[in-house]
Amino acid sequence: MSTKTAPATGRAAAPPIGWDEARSRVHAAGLAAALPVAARPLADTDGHTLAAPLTTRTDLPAFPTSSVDGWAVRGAGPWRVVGRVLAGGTPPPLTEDGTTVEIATGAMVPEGATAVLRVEESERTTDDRVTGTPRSTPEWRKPGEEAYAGEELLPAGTPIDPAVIGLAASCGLDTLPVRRAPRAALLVFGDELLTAGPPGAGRVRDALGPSVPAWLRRYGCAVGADDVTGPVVDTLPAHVDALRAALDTADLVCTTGGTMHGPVDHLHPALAALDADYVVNTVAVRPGFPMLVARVTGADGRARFVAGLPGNPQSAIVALVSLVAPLVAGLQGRSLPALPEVTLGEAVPGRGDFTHLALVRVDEVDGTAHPVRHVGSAMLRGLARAAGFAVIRPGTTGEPGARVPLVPLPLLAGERAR
Ligand SMILES: Nc1nc2c(c(=O)[nH]1)N[C@H]1C(S)=C(S)[C@@H](COP(=O)(O)OP(=O)(O)OC[C@H]3O[C@@H](n4cnc5c(N)ncnc54)[C@H](O)[C@@H]3O)O[C@H]1N2
Ligand code: MOO
Repeated sequence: MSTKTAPATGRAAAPPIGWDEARSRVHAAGLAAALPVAARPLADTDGHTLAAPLTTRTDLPAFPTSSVDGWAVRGAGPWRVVGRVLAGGTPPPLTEDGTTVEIATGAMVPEGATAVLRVEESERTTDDRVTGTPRSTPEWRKPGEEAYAGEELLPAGTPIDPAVIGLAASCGLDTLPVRRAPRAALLVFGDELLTAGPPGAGRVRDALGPSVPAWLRRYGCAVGADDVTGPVVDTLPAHVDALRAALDTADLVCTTGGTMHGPVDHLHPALAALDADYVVNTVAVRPGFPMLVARVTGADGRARFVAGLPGNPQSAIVALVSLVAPLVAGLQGRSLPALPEVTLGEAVPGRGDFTHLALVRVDEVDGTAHPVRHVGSAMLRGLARAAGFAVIRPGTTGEPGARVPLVPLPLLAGERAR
């Protein structure tokens, strides 16, 4: 896979590259600059990424464990009661046929036991013996039934979620080696932008300053209120200064606007001033084609990235899902996000030689994807109803019934339920 880059010259863009190649290229660049690994306490690992395989320290379960409350018996009954074992205890062996110990759920089954009899299926005789018929299926879990000591349960690169944390704890681990969340910053370009109040008279509200950080967090980035700057004054020195300052602390700086070559579009010249290399510079995708990712090498030799999101708000989100998501996955040591397939429930037009990323909602009942309305690149109304973007390949149109990839928005459960 190519990780070839080109120096930023500040001049007009090179021909766009294909959308799939762009995803692969930024992912490879991210992986090549994957963030350092550190051990973290389990409770502090949600959202990070396993930097080594998850292996269990012991067999699971680690000892023969009763799954019911009852009697651990040896041989045939009736059984004489010789003791009791609760969860947490280590019982002595049952050495004689016809003996039993009372046992609690989760307690270690004594060596020598031949069966566990459920308490509700047992009786006490007048001479204080226990009778009953143990079920034919075992009532305890054998060591190693779930996993054997040293077994690899999850590979490096696995995103850590609450289920992974619980599994790690049950394996006897106290910390996990993780790649930390990438630190992100956002620079908003555009003198025409208002940060409060209604738009009008040539001014529009900055729709990206408040929303892009929230999307970045859903991709696993750490980004706080202080990491958002803008609108940055529309001059080249102001752009260079703002980028330099943000690159001081961030692994990834996203910018919005100024990706074209208009009179006040300073992103390309600013990247040239910072000696950046393009990983991707314009992509054959609609909307959003002027998107870019550039790499800047810090004084410490470590790569930092600038993701240039086009100013049109929907195009900025197309750039996030197309380039930022794979780049962030690479930085975390994760694989390139796989794209699920959906069946188109309606026709979706193609965009000639370009890939078309078409906003769709997904029907909750039959799972089919349907285009939403209000999807101009300057609009966000369609995005707020959509589950993601259907991918219509270059030179094709999306026919009803066709299976196509879906680039999902990083939504949480229930966010598009009605
Ligand atoms: N001569 C050409 N002009 C344009 C072309 C082209 O091919 N030739 N492509 C258009 C396309 S497509 C896009 S996308 C935009 C990309 O432009 P920039 O990234 O340079 O963005 P701006 O010019 O700064 O802004 C474009 C548009 O978006 C509005 N905007 C910007 N930031 C925000 C924000 N944070 N919140 C809300 N709206 C924002 C801005 O006011 C403009 O209306 O270039 C086209 N031009
Ligand atoms: O392609 Mo631009 O990115 O539509 O608005």
